[in-house]
Amino acid sequence: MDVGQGRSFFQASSIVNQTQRNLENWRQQASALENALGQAILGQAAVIHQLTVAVFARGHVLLEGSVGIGKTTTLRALARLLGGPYQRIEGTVDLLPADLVYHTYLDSSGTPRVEPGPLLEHGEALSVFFFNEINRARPQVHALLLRVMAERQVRAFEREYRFPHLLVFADRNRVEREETFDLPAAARDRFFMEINMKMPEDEQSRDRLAFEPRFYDPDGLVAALPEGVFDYRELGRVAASIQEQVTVTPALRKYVLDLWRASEDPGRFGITLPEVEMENLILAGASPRGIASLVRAARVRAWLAGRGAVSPEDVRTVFPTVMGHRIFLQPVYEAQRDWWIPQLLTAILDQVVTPDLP
Ligand SMILES: Nc1ncnc2c1ncn2[C@@H]1O[C@H](COP(=O)(O)OP(=O)(O)OP(=O)(O)O)[C@@H](O)[C@H]1O
Repeated sequence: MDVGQGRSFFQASSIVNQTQRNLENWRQQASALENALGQAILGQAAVIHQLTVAVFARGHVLLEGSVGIGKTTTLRALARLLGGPYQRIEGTVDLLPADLVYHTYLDSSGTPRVEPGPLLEHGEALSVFFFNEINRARPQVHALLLRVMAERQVRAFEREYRFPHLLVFADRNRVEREETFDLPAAARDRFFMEINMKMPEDEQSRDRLAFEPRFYDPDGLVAALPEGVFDYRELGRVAASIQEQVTVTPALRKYVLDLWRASEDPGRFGITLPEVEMENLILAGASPRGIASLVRAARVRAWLAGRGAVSPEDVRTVFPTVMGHRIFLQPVYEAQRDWWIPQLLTAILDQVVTPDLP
């Protein structure tokens, strides 16, 4: 036996073991983060789980929900649990791209001053950036945000600023339509997930939200959470490890590829919707980025559950939040996408044959 080769084998396998130990330690910290978030934000277990998946896939999120439902508090709590800086900006019709980067003012002696804006204020440490009511801002502002999301950097003051830990969350106001600029399809595809925050349903959460003073004071609620339960500076490393280590069986690969085809041509899988000519429904199915996001999310979900391989349930659970904003309908249907898309997603999951667990 070649002794040199034997040594390198043992070295390689000890590296694998170390990676797996790291992944298990990280998983325990991720569970602690998810649990702590659930203690502060009531009645939103499914939303919190999806958010946790997005965080550990390092995906940016479109967060939808009506006013006062706890979006800001959830994101501030998340930033605290990650131990990184948080910033929020409001979308308005007169917001300019430069407003994200710097602001100018006259100081007490009347001298003009330039200060870093919300994107730059915390430098490279920026961790959670919440863009509230993104569809109130103009397309030029969307364009800057999308570039920052994709490249995690911005050029300002004649140098590049990098944001290696950045997670962007954007809220779309769906209630008011006046003076809004809808995100174009290409922009929506840049978001890893679209998560819809609904009213808490269970009576106990509603009772606590109405009567417990702790929930009237978001500052106190967030400050009471432990800081840095999961170190935000580790997210890049853990996200890459999860994608490398969590496996996908051949049957599951075929399932994902079938789901992809079904998003483009549902009729091929015998999918029908009442009173819809299926061949005239879809304008564009999932993109390669979309389907890769589905697999990334499914791997993270498997990891969070302590499994080394993706199950069909992982894929099915993340399918609506990863795919819902990425399938584009013909104009006649697109106007009512909130009605058609959930039905289409359910029909795809019902009709495409799900593989058995190995
Ligand atoms: N599910 C929840 N769990 C805990 N607190 C909640 C929840 N929903 C709302 N709250 C409380 O309601 C208040 C408003 O929440 P928050 O400001 O986060 O809402 P929002 O969705 O960001 O509102 P807006 O869209 O108007 O900015 C806070 O005091 C927050 O603690």
